[in-house]
Amino acid sequence: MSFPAGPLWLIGCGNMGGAMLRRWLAAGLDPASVTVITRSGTGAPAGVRSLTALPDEAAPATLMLALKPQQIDAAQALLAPLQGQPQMLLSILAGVDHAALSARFTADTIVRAMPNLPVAIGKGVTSLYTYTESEDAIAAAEAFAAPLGHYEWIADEAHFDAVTALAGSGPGFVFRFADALAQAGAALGLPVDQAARLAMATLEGSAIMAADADVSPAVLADRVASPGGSTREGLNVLDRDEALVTLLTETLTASERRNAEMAAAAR
Ligand SMILES: NC(=O)C1=CN([C@@H]2O[C@H](COP(=O)(O)OP(=O)(O)OC[C@H]3O[C@@H](n4cnc5c(N)ncnc54)[C@H](O)[C@@H]3O)[C@@H](O)[C@H]2O)C=CC1
Ligand SMILES: O=C(O)[C@@H]1CCC=N1
Repeated sequence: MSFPAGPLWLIGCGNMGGAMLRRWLAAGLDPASVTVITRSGTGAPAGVRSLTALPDEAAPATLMLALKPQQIDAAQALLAPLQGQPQMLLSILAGVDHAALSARFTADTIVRAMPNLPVAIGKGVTSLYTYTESEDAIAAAEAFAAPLGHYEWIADEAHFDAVTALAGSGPGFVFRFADALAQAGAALGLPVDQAARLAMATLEGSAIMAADADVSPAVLADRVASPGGSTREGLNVLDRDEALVTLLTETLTASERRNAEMAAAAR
């Protein structure tokens, strides 16, 4: 799948926008077709035009908003003098909904995308949402999503904040789990660096195995737990009163709530 023709401008290019852009460049996107506009003028990969103000040029084919939801007013002011409108406005702003984007920006098609940080290695998850039924616009959005890893269209925008909590923020929670597993090993007396190495390698192998398995992670967990053995004793701690499920439900609920707050602030 090739990238849509025409220029791509990014407004903001920090942790997430930068990870996406670097992956696109690695997948063959022509750096000469890309312009990054940031307040600081930093963060753009080599070979990409980097500006601190809007160029005196016609609107690009694709305009991506990659700054923070709290910076949406600044983005709107920056883009006010835009000449014409982009074919696609791609927004990765957490929370900010399609209606708020349409009220502030004009484009042939607006697409919300919620990526996560592993897009940097082509193993990300990108959730997509749009009002459009144009097959060309959908194909254009998918052409940008495909090199990033797994992508899915979300049918109901009401689910987007939950999707953002699960998959957008998810790597943060998984990284925290990896750290906690290592800390727990160190608490049992293992050298700190060894515990960190073993935890990371265990997570990597388990994630790859679970992703490729034809049974659920719950079944795999039971396969690790030999009857009467030590894994079951550990799982009993995680399962008691659904402790882990309760903790993660609270975690996602807090993130989802914050996405809704950021959405409200952007309206
Ligand atoms: N970090 C992550 O894992 C994920 C982030 N997102 C979304 O990505 C967006 C960016 O987040 P991060 O990359 O983490 O933030 P960041 O702070 O790393 O990057 C923000 C970027 O916006 C630029 N910027 C700030 N004010 C500006 C202005 N007035 N005009 C132009 N550029 C400006 C900064 O220079 C920087 O390049 C957010 O909307 C967030 O919701 C979505 C999914 C995952
Ligand atoms: O923390 C945030 O607000 C963004 C949304 C998903 C991941 N990072």
